[in-house]
Order: sequence, then C-alpha cells, then structure tokens
Amino acid sequence: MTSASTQDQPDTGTSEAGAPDETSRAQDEEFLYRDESRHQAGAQLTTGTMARRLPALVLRSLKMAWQVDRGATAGLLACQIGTGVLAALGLLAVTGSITALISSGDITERLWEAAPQLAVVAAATGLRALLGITVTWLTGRLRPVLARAAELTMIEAALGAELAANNKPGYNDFYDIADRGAQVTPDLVDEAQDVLAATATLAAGATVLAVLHPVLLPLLLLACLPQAAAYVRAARVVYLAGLETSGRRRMLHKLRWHMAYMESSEEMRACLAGPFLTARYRRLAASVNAAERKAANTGAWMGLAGAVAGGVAAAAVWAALLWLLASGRMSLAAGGGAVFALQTATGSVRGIINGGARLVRTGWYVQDWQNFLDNAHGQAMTASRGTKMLSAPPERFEVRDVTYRYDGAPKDSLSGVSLQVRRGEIIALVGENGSGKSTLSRLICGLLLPTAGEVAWDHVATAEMDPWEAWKHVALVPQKYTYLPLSMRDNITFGQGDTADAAVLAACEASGATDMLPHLRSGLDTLLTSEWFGGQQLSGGQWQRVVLTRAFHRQAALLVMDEPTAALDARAEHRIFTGLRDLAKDRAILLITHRLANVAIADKIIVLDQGRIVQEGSYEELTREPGLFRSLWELQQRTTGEAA
Ligand SMILES: Nc1ncnc2c1ncn2[C@@H]1O[C@H](COP(=O)(O)OP(=O)(O)OP(=O)(O)O)[C@@H](O)[C@H]1O
Repeated sequence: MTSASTQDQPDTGTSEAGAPDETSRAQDEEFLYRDESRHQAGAQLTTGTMARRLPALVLRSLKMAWQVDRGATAGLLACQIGTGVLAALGLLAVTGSITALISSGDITERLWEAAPQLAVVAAATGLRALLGITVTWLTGRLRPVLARAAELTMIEAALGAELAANNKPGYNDFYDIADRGAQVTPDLVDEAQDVLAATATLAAGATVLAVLHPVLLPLLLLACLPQAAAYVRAARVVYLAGLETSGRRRMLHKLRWHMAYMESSEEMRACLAGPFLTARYRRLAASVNAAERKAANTGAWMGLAGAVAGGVAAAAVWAALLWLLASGRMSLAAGGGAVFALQTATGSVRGIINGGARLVRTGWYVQDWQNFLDNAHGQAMTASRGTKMLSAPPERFEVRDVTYRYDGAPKDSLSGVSLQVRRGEIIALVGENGSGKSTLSRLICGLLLPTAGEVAWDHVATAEMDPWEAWKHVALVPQKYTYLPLSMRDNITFGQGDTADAAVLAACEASGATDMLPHLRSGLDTLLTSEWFGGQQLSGGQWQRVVLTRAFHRQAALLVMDEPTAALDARAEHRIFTGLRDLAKDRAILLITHRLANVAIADKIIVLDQGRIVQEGSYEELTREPGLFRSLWELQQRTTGEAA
C-alpha cells in the first residue's frame, strides 16, 4: 500500500508534496495500523447482546470487588440499598405532606398533619447526604484496587497462555483494548450502583404514581424509551470509534515512547528520526482525532434527537396529568403529590437512562477484557499440555522430525528437523538469518509445541509435560533479552534458587559480571537503570553479562544460548567460550551463533537453511567439506584476514 511518493521523498510532513500526497500518506498509514478484526467484532456487538450479557458482567465485577475488598463492597451495597429506601421514604413523606398541605381545612391543622412527614423528609435528606459521602469514600477505596486486580487477572492469563498465542498477529491490539476494559472495571460497579439507586428511587416514585393513577407510570416509562435508545446508540458509536482507532492509538503510544524515552534517544537525534516521526505522529493523530470527532458529532446528534424525543414525551405525560385533573379523574390534592412524584420519577428515569447507557458502553469495554481472558484461558498451557513431571533433571533432549509454522505465516519455519543433545554435550546451531535457529531453540525448550513431530526430554514429549515444572530445567539466553528496572540481584535470580551473595557471585564469576561490581554503587543491590533516582545504567555488553549470569545461576540441565556474546568484548567472549566446556559437564548446551570460529568448541554443529538441516558434523569436518558452512566460514575468515 505504500505509494512510490512515500518512499521517494523525505517524509517530514512539511514537504512540497501538497495536499493530495499528504492525504494518500495518511490513508496508507491508516491502512498500515488498522485493526480490522476487532472493528468487525465490535460491529457485531449489538445493544441486545450487551443487555443480555450485562448482568453476568456486573456480577463478575462485583465478585471481583468482593474478593479484593469485602468491607468496601458490602458497605457500598448497603449504602445503595439505604439510599433507595431513604429515597422512597422521603418521596412518600413529601407527597403525603403536599397532599396534606393542599387539602381543605384549617391551615394550622394541615400544618400539624404535615409536620411529622416533613420531619421524615428532613431526616431522609440528611441521611442520604451522609450515605452519599460514604459511597464516595468507599468507591475511592475500591476503585484502584479493583482496576489493579483486573490488570493482574490479565497478566496472569497472558503468562499462562501458550507463547504461540502471544505471537499471533493482532495480539497487542487485543491486549491494549482489553487493558482499557480492565481500567474501567470499577466503572461497571459504580454505574451498576447508580442505575440500582435510580431504580430504587423510581420504584418509590412509581409506587406513589401507581397509587395516584394507574396510567401515569406506564406512560412515563413509554415516554423514556426513545431517549434511552438514542443514548445507547450514541454510546455505541463512541465505543466503535475507539475500536476502529485502536491500532493507530497504539502506534501513537509507541511513537511517544520512542521519541521521548532514553532507549531510542540516540537514533532519534543522530538519524534525524525526530522530524520524520513527529510528522507521522501528527498525521496519525489527525486521523484519530477526525474519527473521534466524527463519533462525538454523531453521538451528540443522537443525544439531541433523544433529548427532543424525551422532551416531547415528557410534555405528553404532563399533558395527561393536566387532563386527569381537568376532567376530574384526579383530585387537586392528589395532583399536587402526583406533580412531585412525577418530577422525582422523571429524574430517576433520566438517571437510569444515562447510567444505563454508560453501563452498556462500559459493558462493551469490560467484555473486551473478558474476551481477552476467555481467549487466553482457551489457549492456556494447562489446556493444551499434559501434567507429567520429570522425576529427575533430564539427561537427553531430542527433536524428532519436527515441523513448525507460526500462526498466520505463509510457510513453515522448520521442516523435518531432528537432532539431540545430551548433558555433557555442546551442540551448535548455525545458519543464515531467518533459517530457523531461534525457532528451533524455542521448540527444544518447550516454549513452542511442534506443528508436527515431537520434542522429547528423556522420552517425555514436551506437550505432555507440566510446562512450569519443565522450565525449572531450562536456562535461556535469548537473542532479545529483557532489561528490567530491578536490582542486579533480582535481574539475575528473578527471586529463584539461592539468592544469597555467594551463589549469585559464583554465577557472576562464570559470566564475567564480577568485573562490573566495583563500579556499581550498591553492588548486587544496585538498581540497573537510570530511569529512577539512584539507579545506574549499564552498557549493552554489561547487560549481556547480566543475562548470561541469569542463565548460569539457574543451574539448569538445558542451557540454550542464542547469540550469547554478540555484545561482549573480546576478553569477555573468550572467557565465556573457554568456560563453556566446564559448564557443559552437567548441562546440555545448545549454542546459536553467527561467529563461526566460536563453534569449534561444539561436539557437533548443525547447519540450517530455510528451516531444514543441510549439514551436520564436527568443526573439522564442516570446514573441510564443501557446503554452506564452509562458504560462510570462508567469508568470515576472509573478512577477518583482510581486516588483519
Ligand atoms: N513470532 C514469529 N511469528 C511469525 N514468524 C516468525 C516469528 N518468529 C520468527 N518467524 C519467522 O520464522 C523464520 C525463522 O526465524 P528465526 O528467528 O527462527 O530465524 P533465525 O535463524 O534465528 O534468524 P537470525 O539468525 O536472524 O536470528 C523467519 O522466516 C521468521 O520470519
């Protein structure tokens, strides 16, 4: 979809390309970051479906609220019931006192008759205000805990799902949308309570109206229907606009992050990426703004239509009341009470409509959260794998005729691959970019399950094992490793194994990370980032040493290292490779590297090309026989020779 002009011209957004070019760029980008599947899913979500699902969603949120803070949840429910009862009492007392005051007879007697009811009104109003304050306090206490709990449920579900599920296209959009659902979970509880409170007040008003005249209540409810429909439709438009722009909004968030945070700050400046990206930010922001403005306008028109319909309908109800009075079907005294009851009931119905529309909209968001959870649970490792435990750390890791294709990928990343590695052995995987080395390492670790074939540890298939138990035997140095803003000790141990100095320092010694310690302010307890006060920033190679220490500290039976020394200096790299044989004594090691001279240490080298094994043998054999390994190795030799 990228137009030729987009590629040829500097994309600063201020070029002389003119308006049509800008428009086509904006369209290209809109297409690039679209989120079609979510939008389609949203379009199918009707108000009726949501109305049916709402009780379950509200109950789910209430249950979660109950789990995180029983006191606050029970208090809130009690306050809402209390508010409803007080509203009913107050309303009955007001209508009673109005009826008494405007009935015929001596004014003093009428005042005395109305006095107790007026006292009830005053007490009910005061108590309701008190309950209102309590609700605000309890809601403030519950909201953040509930949102955090909803977030945690998502994180746990995401961590419990197959890695393959996270690799699916659109996963991040799905996660982002669900995250918004998690944030508004407390709103669902609030709004459900508002609707309940308004319903309780309406019940009081309705009782009075029904007593005064049976036609008033159905008339009032009928009159509110068009307004309710308009409000819910307006809420749906806003919700759908949010879904439609989710991919673009996520891109905006990414751009902000890259432009403002430290990690990308060098390239932003030296590559002059700033103007290019800010121009893209502006265009994307403009397209998101336009979509949101359109939704706001449509929503406003719908709201207006609803309000007009509501006004006309309210006028009809008042006209009906006047007709009842004029035709003598209702007494003047009863009419006074009816006016007040009608006023209150109309207010309550408006509260129900507003709250109900908000509730439905929040329901859609929370449904996104629920969908994410359902999907993650549907792809949970507990569902797709067995529960077999290994009685001892495995001795042999075997890949048997394995094929793997990523979800949505046009072709297999691995086909018919077989190999094995035992404890005490070092197997090297080599091959050009994209040949399938990292994919194979994920399969042998049991992170991915084969599309066909089998990966087995001591004859137990990874698909049959309890993955959490299995990974206790794995140490992984991935190609893209994680820098966490934790202390050095926590970054190494992740709270597992022996976290005491001696064990951590022994692992540091093996990786060469000990050299860094004298420069760290608090040794192993230094925070490894300068994003927070008191923390210290490490260099790329220093981080790689920390990640290697993490792997060595695990003392696992299988050690997988994907480009483990790419960022290390010559001395540090030498140290790792000379120490590898020692580490292999009680470990099976799978080593992936492009530095072919380093694989001389391996017992066996496996050469991958386009997902297939094309060669295997020792370093001596492969450097002698013609083939892919030798041609790559010769190229490297030539480059280093020429450089020398
Ligand atoms: N998460 C993923 N989703 C879809 N396809 C993927 C994913 N990861 C890798 N691939 C594809 O699988 C193939 C093998 O990738 P892999 O990362 O295993 O190669 P590699 O040999 O480790 O490459 P490199 O030397 O560049 O690290 C590539 O074509 C790649 O595009």
